[in-house]
Formats: sequence, C-alpha cells, structure tokens
Amino acid sequence: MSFDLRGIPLDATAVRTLAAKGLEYRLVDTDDVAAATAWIEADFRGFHHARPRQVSIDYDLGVIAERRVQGVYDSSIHDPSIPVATVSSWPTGLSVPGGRSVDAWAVSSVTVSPTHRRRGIARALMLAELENARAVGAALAVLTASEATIYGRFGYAPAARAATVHVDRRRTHWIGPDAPGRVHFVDAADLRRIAPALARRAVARTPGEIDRWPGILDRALGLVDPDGEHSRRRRVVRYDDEHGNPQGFAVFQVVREPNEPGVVEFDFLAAATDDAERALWRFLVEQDFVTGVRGLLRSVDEPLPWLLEDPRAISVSDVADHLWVRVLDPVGALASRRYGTAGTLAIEVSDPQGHAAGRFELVVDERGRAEVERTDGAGATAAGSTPGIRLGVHELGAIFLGGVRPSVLARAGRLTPSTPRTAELADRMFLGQRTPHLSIWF
Ligand SMILES: CC(=O)SCCNC(=O)CCNC(=O)[C@H](O)C(C)(C)COP(=O)(O)OP(=O)(O)OC[C@H]1O[C@@H](n2cnc3c(N)ncnc32)[C@H](O)[C@@H]1OP(=O)(O)O
Repeated sequence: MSFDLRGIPLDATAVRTLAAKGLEYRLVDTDDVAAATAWIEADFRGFHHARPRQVSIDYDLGVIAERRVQGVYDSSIHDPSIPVATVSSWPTGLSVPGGRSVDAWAVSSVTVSPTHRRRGIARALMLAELENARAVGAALAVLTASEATIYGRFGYAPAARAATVHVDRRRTHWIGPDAPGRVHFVDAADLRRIAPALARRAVARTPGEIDRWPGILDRALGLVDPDGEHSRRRRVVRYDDEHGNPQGFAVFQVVREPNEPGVVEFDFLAAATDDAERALWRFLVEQDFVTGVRGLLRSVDEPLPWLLEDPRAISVSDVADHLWVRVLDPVGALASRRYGTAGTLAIEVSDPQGHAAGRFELVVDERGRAEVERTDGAGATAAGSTPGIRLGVHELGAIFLGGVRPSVLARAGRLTPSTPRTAELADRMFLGQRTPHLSIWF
C-alpha cells in the first residue's frame, strides 16, 4: 500500500460528533515538534507511563513521523495544547497462513484523558479508524489491546495469542538436533544493518506477525538510549548457518541480584529458519549461573517441549489474547490466505458497523488457494445449497488466522453452521500450518 497518510480527510462523522461535545478532532502535523511532543506527552500519560525523557520523545518523534497521528483537543482545559485523546495508525502487512501477507491498518496509542473518559471520545476515534482503514484499501484493521473488553464492540476479535514461557535451567537437557551453524555474540549496531531483512523473513513465517518498523528494531536492540541502564543490560546474539549466513537473532538480558544466579529474560527472537529458532532457544536455555529462562510474548505452540528431555522443564503463564483483528473486506481478507483443505463454504457475515456484512462464497482448491466471491450483490451467483456458516464480523476475525476453530465458536453459539459436518469442514479449511502468533506490542 502506498499513499499519502496525511492526505486522508478527517472523518466527517468524528469531527461532527466531537464538535458537538465542544472538542476538536485534529490531524497532528508530526513535523511541528511542539504539537507532536504534546501529543507524545498525552500518549504517555494516557498509558500511565512516567513523563517521557527527551530521548524517548526524540525516539517517538521518529516513529510517529511515519504514521497518521490524530488528537482531540479541548480549548477549555488548563493547557489546551495537550490533546485530551490520542490515536495513531499506519498501513502494515499482516502475515497470513501460507507465508503471504495481507494489507492491514494498524491502530495504536488509543488514549482518552481520565478527565474526559466515557463521553464517547474513543468510540468516535475507533469508528473513524475503520473509515481510514477502508480509505487506504486495507482488508482488515489490527491492534493489541490494553484491556480485552474494549474493542469487541468495534468488530475486533482476538485472533492470535501469546504467552510467557518459563524454563527451569536445571532440567534443560537438550535432545533436539544440533544446529549446523553457530551462535555469535554481536554488536547491536552491527546487527541493526541486517535486522530488517532477518525480521522480515521471520515475520513472513508466522501468521499473526506484522511488519516491523525501524524504530521497534532500534528499541529491541537497545539503540534508542544505548547508555541507559535498560539498554546496557541487553545482549545480542546472531545465528549463522553452516555457510556463515545470518538466519536469526535474539536479544536477552540476565536479571539478577548481586551474587545470586539470574534469570535469562528475552522478548525478541527473530528466526528465519527452524535451525535458527532451535539454535537460539538452545543458546538461551543452556546459560550457566542462571536458574531459568523467561521468554515474553512467545507462541502458545513453541517446539521447545520437543527439544528437551524433560518437557516439564517448561511452564507457561499469562496465556492471553494478543493480536486483535477486525475484518473490513471479507473478499480481500479471505482470498489473501491459504487454507488447510479444499472445499466450498458459503459465509454469511453480520456487522453492526456494516463494513464486512454480506454473503460470500469461499472456494478452496487442492493446493489451498482460495477464490472468494460476494454472493449477495447485483449479478452475484446464488450460493444455493452450498454448506455454509453464519457468523458475526467479530467471529470472522477470530477464525481468520486459524487460531480459533469455527466448531468451538459453534459450540459457544456464536457461529451457526448449516449442518454439524459444515463446522468440521470449516475447521479443516481454516486450519493453518502454524499456530498464529504475534511477538510484539504495537
Ligand atoms: C489499541 C490501543 O491503543 S489499546 C489502549 C487503550 N487505552 C488504554 O488502555 C489507556 C487507558 N484508557 C483510556 O484511555 C480510555 O479508558 C479508553 C481509550 C480505553 C476508553 O476511552 P473513553 O473515551 O472513555 O471510551 P468511550 O466513552 O468512547 O467508550 C466507548 C465504549 O467502550 C466502553 N469502554 C471504554 N473503555 C472501556 C474499558 N476500559 N473497559 C471496558 N469498556 C470500555 C464504553 O463503556 C463504551 O461502551 P458503549 O459505547 O458500547 O456503551
């Protein structure tokens, strides 16, 4: 997707709704440092973070320069230059089953000042973001949520989970294959040069991951504030294959009290191959002078239990919804991915906001490739007796990446199959080769 992010007109409904509350909905000019800094301050305050240091502001100015940034302003408050609500958004690729990517619209930094909460401000912003997403032709919108109760009403559904994986160091006897390559400690700034390409390959392997933007790699590698305590703790390792070609990297730190064994903690592991994934895991779990390893935002379906003699060395906590998906264009979204089995399925979608509502036919061939057609418009082919499912847009988002089985939603009464066999067919069709997973916050 390529277009002028700032060229999309402000959503007229949001302008009107907010003006009726005495508020101004505004596009923030990210080149205007004072206005952009005030927006960043509001964003930090909205998430209950400490006031940002200049280094964080400079970093965020760089990040939001690539985004569409909007604020809501109240001229009657003590400092009217600080927005009472914030939101930012940008186009991104979302990896889907089959190693491909679909055009999506990422929404972030949704905050409303506690002085202005529950007056419908977030509602106005979120509905406007759906319009923005459509304006750029995104097939769906995506976000990560601070609370799981906010976004369902706007059609978003949890589509990929993440978990914290704990490994007990004393029980990590490795039984997996030896990797043919080697793990090296590397300098973060050196790795930064090849990190985008490695991250891109890693993202493409996993449905649910979104494109990495430059700032997130700087932050993961500790380059935003290299002399800060947090960055100095971070260590970077790279896996090179047997030909010396880099295939993955991980960033970790050892958290410890003086003279006590520590815990290896990591929140960034990008592996472009299975060998790289195994080798980096092995490096992390085989450290000495540590009691264990804690991997944050890991997949709920890691291969690790099959790589250690004692699968009980591993425990999992904080399993939670992580990526939320809101389908806007069912034809574009459904056609973008590959499917688990051939079949034909009629899909009837309801959508309180209208965007995705309609009847569609999904035809999947023997190679898992899909053709999707709208069947309720003028000139559409009637779906006739095709087996089908009826569901809301929320449920469509949940099953889209294969992370939730349609039959589970049928059991919950949230999806209606035309016959019990149809739920089974839908399960087999939507199943992807890999469990969807998103390993970053955005
Ligand atoms: C993608 C992201 O950025 S996730 C980050 C979300 N932001 C945060 O967590 C920061 C702290 N929270 C906030 O800033 C605010 O409470 C927000 C942004 C979550 C909500 O802002 P508000 O302007 O108060 O929401 P608004 O009045 O528009 O409410 C919209 C609807 O959501 C519901 N809602 C709002 N906040 C919450 C919540 N925290 N939990 C459950 N429901 C909520 C409201 O009841 C309302 O429901 P309805 O319209 O169906 O009756």
